[in-house]
Formats: sequence, structure tokens, C-alpha cells
Amino acid sequence: MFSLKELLPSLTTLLSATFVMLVSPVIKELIPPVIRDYLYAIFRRRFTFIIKEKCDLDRNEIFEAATTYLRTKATSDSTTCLEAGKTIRQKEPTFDIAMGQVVLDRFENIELKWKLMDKGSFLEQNYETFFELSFEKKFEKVVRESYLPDIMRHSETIKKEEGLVKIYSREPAGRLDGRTWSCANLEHPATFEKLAMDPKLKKMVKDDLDRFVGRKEVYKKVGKAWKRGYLIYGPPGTGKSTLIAAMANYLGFDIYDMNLSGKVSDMLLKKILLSTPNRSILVIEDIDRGAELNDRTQRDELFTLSSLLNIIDGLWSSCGDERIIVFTTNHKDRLDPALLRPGRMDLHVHMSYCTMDGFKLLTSNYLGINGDHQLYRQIEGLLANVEVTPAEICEELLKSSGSSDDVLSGLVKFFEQKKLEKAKAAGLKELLKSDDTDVDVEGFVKFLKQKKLENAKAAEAGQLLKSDDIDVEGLVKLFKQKKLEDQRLQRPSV
Ligand SMILES: Nc1ncnc2c1ncn2[C@@H]1O[C@H](COP(=O)(O)OP(=O)(O)OP(=O)(O)O)[C@@H](O)[C@H]1O
Repeated sequence: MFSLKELLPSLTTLLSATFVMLVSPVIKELIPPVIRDYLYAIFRRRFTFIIKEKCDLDRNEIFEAATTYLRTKATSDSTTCLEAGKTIRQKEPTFDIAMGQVVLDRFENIELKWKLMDKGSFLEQNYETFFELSFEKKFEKVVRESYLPDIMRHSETIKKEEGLVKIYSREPAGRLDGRTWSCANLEHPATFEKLAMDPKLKKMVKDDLDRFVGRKEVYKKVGKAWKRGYLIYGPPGTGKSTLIAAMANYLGFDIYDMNLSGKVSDMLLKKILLSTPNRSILVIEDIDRGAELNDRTQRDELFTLSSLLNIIDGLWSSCGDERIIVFTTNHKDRLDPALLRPGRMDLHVHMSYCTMDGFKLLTSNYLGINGDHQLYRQIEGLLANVEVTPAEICEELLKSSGSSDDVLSGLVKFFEQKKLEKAKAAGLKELLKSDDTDVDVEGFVKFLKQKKLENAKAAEAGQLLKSDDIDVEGLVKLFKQKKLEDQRLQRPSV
């Protein structure tokens, strides 16, 4: 009699038979790929990391780093299909690993196999992409502790070299509760060189950034969180957003544009802030409007400005490195002094109306004028008297065609027009204020209302004057005429 043990094939025999099945091309095709891969994994004792695009709903930094890194490896023999692309700003096209493609890599004599995969469906809102990274099991520790961190560092360097900076905006509330970020390449060509602002201030900002980055040890030594806060303030169109883009391009940091509109609870705000990575710029625009939201949001039990600041000061700064936070406002005077204290906003940057220095830089950017010009003296005089934003000048420069002389003459006219408007606005304000004339302010306001311009108060006179259909000089004459007639009527006739 045979014992059961003798009847059953030995484990070695079984394994060898399976191995023969796996290597035999005909039999191999008959085994479903999932089972085949599984058997392979057993035989070769392979190990696989699944690296998903999202990590607990947030972006997965390893996935992003792998995408950037594999671009440089995507020409391996195993790759048969790549995604090619080039944006306006990129000098060279990029080739990304396409879905289902395999890229082979080698690290310290370890062979690594990357595969880009996807599953789920858009319709069912469960679509996701992920990488499979497989290698021999015995190297698991090396891959985890050396290879993956190496890829993260590598991708940072590649990103810097490619000058690829991304801008993340918070997904609108409703979709995933406003918690995740949508991402696009920052195609903003802004650089410090092209930015029209006070040269001393520009240098100060640049030096400050240089001092800040790469000083981990100094911050650690003095026990300070490695973060820096900037307040950029000034009227609309003076280049606050352009400066932020220039800072991001200069440092190679991604921008996280924190839109505070919509319903944001304290808890959600914490999560949003914690999902911003190191080496990034968090932007909170129009912080004065955030401050206005304060009362309203308190009522709705949503976040308050003070809780935002507390999170930034506390939790956020203790769990991240090399972070920059930028607040912008058009009205610095409306901000709570607590917000302005150092540590929260270390550097205050005033973006002002265009000065002659700024103007020269813009004409050099747009018209290629690098030296002096005969009209500069006149323009300098005009700029000293009017408030023109760099954005307005850029707009005029873009509109005009023709020679540089023509464009500058056009700008002179534009500035003169602005000067006239300013004088008219000032004159009208005076006129409306004055008590010693018989100016019929109410009648005047009625007249403006008739012109379908609502709420025509003195404060808004400047705005009204921009409209071409109000002849203010004519009106002043009319008032004077009226006054004369009244005086005549009061005088007894001879
Ligand atoms: N200082 C500047 N130097 C160069 N270009 C500028 C400058 N300021 C504005 N511009 C031009 O005007 C456009 C609008 O400016 P920008 O959005 O940066 O102004 P802002 O101060 O952020 O305005 P807002 O307060 O309305 O957001 C820019 O895209 C840029 O072309």
C-alpha cells in the first residue's frame, strides 16, 4: 500500500511543473494574466508597491515625483508608447509614460519595473490611476528607504531644470467638499527682471527669498518654524499676482491658491492647509475680504480669520518645511494689526502706481527701448502727477502698433487724459463741497441720476467723470450762469 504522502507529488515537483508551464510560451498564453503575474511573484519572490495618484483624497507626492522622474527613463526598450506634449513655455517637448506602459529602471543593481495602470470609471466617479512598482522581494527595504526618496529628490531637480511650476487651486466646494486641489502648469512668464517695481524693493524681496531657502539648519537651531510670510499690498493692477508668479518661478515652488470663498469649516481648513506640501507658496488673496467674512462666517459656524491664523502659526508651521505664505490686499489699512505682526507677515511689500523706473522697464520689455528717449522727460513729469498702474500701461502698450515713437506719443496722450480726469474730479469734489456758491447740489445729483448713473455722490464723482457723456465744465458754467441770473432777478429793476 502506498501512503498518501507517497501518492502526492512532492512540492518541488509541483513547483517545477508550474515553472515549466510559465516558461512554455504556449501554456503561458493559456493562463490568465492575473494568475500568471501572481505565480511569477511567488517564483521570483517579487514585491509590488502600488502608488496611487491620490493618497486619502489628496495628491500623492510619490506618484507625482514618479511621473516626473519616469519621463527621463521612458525611453527604455520595454516602452512602446509615450504621451508627447509641449506647452508654450516649455523649451523642449516632454514624453510621459502612457497608460499600460512599462518602464524599466535600475538602482544599485536592482531591477525595477514600473507600470502605469488605471481602474474604475469616470461615470461612477471611482476612476483612479496608479503605478505598480515591482522588484525582487529581498530589496524591499532598499527601495523603500533609498530608491523612493531618491526619486523624490530627483524629481525636484528635474522640475527645477525644466522650470515647471504648478498652480493648485482648491476644487469648488461641493466637489469632494472643496478639499482637494486641481492643478495646472503655471504658464506665467513673470520674472523679477520683467517686473516693474521699485528696484530697491525688488532687490530686497529677492535677497529675502535667497536668505530664506536652504537655511533649514539656522531655523532649526533657533527653534523657529521654517516659514516666511509676505504681505503684498497695493491698488489693483500694480502687479501683486505678477510678483507672486515671479517668486514661484524664481524658487521653482508650486503655488497653492487658497480661495476662501464658499463654505469652509475650521476642520476643512485644517485639512486643506495640511495638504499643502513643503517648498510651496500658499497664497491667500484679498485677505481684507477674508476679514470681512469673519463675522458672517462666525454666525454660520465656519472658519474665522483668527482660526486661519492659528492654524498657520501652530499646526501648519510645525509640520512642514520651507513654506512661504503670501497674503495680498488692496487695503492694508483695513487689516487687523494682529495680522501684520512679524512672524505672520515678515515682509511687507508695497506695489505702487507706476514710477519712471517701472515705466522704463515696461517699455524695455514691450518696445525694446533700452536707453533714453526724447519723450521720457515729458512722461516723467506726467507720471509724477497721475496715478497709473503698470497694468494700465501694459494694456496701452499691447494695444498700440506702429513705431516706438508713435506708441510713446499715444501714451503721452493717455497720461494727459488721466491728468485731466484727475483735475476734473478734484474740481468737481470742490464744487460739491463748497458752501459759498449757489450751486444746486441736489439738482446736480438729480441730473446725474437722470443720466442713469445711480448713487451719484461726491465720492463717486471721479468714477462718473470717466463717462464721456457728462460735460462737467459745461455744468459748472451752467451753475455760474444760474447764479448770475438769480442775482439779476433779486436786483430791483430800474
Ligand atoms: N509691476 C508690474 N510689472 C509688470 N507687469 C505688470 C505689473 N503690474 C501689472 N502688470 C501687468 O498687468 C497684469 C495684471 O496685473 P496683476 O494681476 O499682477 O495685478 P494685481 O495687483 O494682482 O491686481 P489685483 O489686485 O486686481 O489682483 C499682469 O498680467 C501684468 O501683465
